[in-house]
Amino acid sequence: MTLLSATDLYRFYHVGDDETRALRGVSLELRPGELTVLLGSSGSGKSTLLACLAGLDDPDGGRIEVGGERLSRQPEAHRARLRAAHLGVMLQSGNLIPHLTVLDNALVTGTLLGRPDTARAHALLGQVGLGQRLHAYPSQLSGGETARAALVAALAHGPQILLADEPTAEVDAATEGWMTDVIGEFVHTQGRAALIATHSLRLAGRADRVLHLKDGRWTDA
Ligand SMILES: Nc1ncnc2c1ncn2[C@@H]1O[C@H](COP(=O)(O)OP(=O)(O)OP(=O)(O)O)[C@@H](O)[C@H]1O
Repeated sequence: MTLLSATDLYRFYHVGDDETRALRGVSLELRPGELTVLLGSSGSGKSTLLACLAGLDDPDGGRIEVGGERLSRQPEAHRARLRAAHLGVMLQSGNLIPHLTVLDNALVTGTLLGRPDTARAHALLGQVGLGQRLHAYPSQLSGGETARAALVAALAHGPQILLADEPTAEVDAATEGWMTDVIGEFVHTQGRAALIATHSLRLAGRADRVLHLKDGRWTDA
């Protein structure tokens, strides 16, 4: 069973006369119960790939399907609907809405879907050590707390797939441990899928598969 498939993705950026080929024919499938770690040096295309798979960017070529429906080459509203229904997304920044509390951020996507799961949000926030910070605003959080709140906001509506870009960058070992446990449980206990760009050895230690990007293409290592 495939939860997400990407076939032959291309993404080019143009700045003046310069063209950057950020993705050059990338294909991949994400399956239940599989934690996939995405590695690649700076500029190899990891963030571009994750943004395309999340429907936040649109590839110039290729096709993406999520939950059996085409995500690529769709109007933004359609992509947003598919994203809310199937995906949890954690980018390098901008994951939390500043004027909402930690708890309300965790309830945003569920509310949009018409099924906010307060019990699940509370449980996840407790699991990452934010049980006492439910009513704090993002500006009042430390970097590690922000990362944990963003992970919960990505997962609280119960998506099938987590897409995360360096979720544990710049967090301490305790936070890395909490986040790794939540992600591991999401994938391996609940049978969901995750694609995570990370340099964390702890997270990589839980990976079922490691994929390497180089200059916008898969490479062996
Ligand atoms: N909006 C943009 N406009 C022009 N070029 C871009 C844009 N976004 C990314 N690029 C270029 O596309 C290539 C891939 O960038 P991307 O951010 O996907 O890499 P990355 O592997 O995520 O890097 P990092 O690990 O540093 O975050 C790089 O050469 C980058 O400079």
